[in-house]
Amino acid sequence: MLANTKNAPAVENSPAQNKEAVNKKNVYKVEQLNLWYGKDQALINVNMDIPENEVTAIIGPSGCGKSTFIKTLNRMTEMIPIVKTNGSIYYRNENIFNKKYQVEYLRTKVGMVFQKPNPFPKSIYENVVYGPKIHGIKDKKVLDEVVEKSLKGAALWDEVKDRLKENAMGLSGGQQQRLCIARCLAIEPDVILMDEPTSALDPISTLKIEELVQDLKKDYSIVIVTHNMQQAGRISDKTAFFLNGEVIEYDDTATIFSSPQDKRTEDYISGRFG
Ligand SMILES: Nc1ncnc2c1ncn2[C@@H]1O[C@H](COP(=O)(O)OP(=O)(O)OP(=O)(O)O)[C@@H](O)[C@H]1O
Repeated sequence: MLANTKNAPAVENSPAQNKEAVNKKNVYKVEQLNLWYGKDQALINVNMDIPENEVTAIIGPSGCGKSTFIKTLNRMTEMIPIVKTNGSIYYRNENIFNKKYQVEYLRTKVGMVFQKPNPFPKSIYENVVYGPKIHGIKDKKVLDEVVEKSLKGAALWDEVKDRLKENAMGLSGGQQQRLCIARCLAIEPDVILMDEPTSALDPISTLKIEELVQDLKKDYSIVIVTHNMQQAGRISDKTAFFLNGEVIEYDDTATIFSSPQDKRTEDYISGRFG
């Protein structure tokens, strides 16, 4: 058992502890996934079921493969020419590595939010309608509704509803990140991947995003990479600890932080390395 170490988050109120023991569906099933950048193997035999309508946190030291892993979930890694993968990733029971699988479809179902807010240098309104417009929606009334719904979903509507035509670059960093979440919600995804979404933000903006993530899991399944173990403890239901490309331990967040099975997990979460 872990003592109260300085880096181990408090998990008394972890959602996993209050959750009813129900058999949740899995949105992803990852089986024996290996990935190489050229000759260097970055993911080694990863097996993981990712539950629906929960927050799954990916933690581990720098370079252990966290970003690489979540980028495989929407096949973003294949955009890098030297990448080779084997194994399977089933999204809603279909192997996304299957030759006939439509990656465009996957990207409409799986949205992604990056570490640094990356709004387009366009108006707030145009940022949100970007995806829907690409998918052929032209009706102004429909687009207006998408904008309101998405910005409300990202807890940004009240702050920007009177300045939708203003350039998004004028928003604060935290607002820009919520705008990127709104842009992601506008395509009505099923899953949201978040790669360290708060690491560039101040504590108050971080708290807002954390609250938002908790709220969003009612409607979406969320996978979040975080360096911040307190954050993983506060907002996730499940946590996977990666080390050198391998999943060392994957369990309910409360278990990972209170009684990890593997000494390496315990050492990491108690701040002994990483
Ligand atoms: N485009 C790339 N080309 C070659 N190697 C890469 C590339 N991207 C990542 N890697 C390597 O793959 C390994 C895993 O990197 P990855 O970015 O997935 O780790 P991470 O856990 O997300 O790290 P961090 O916490 O620092 O963001 C590292 O050794 C990294 O150098």
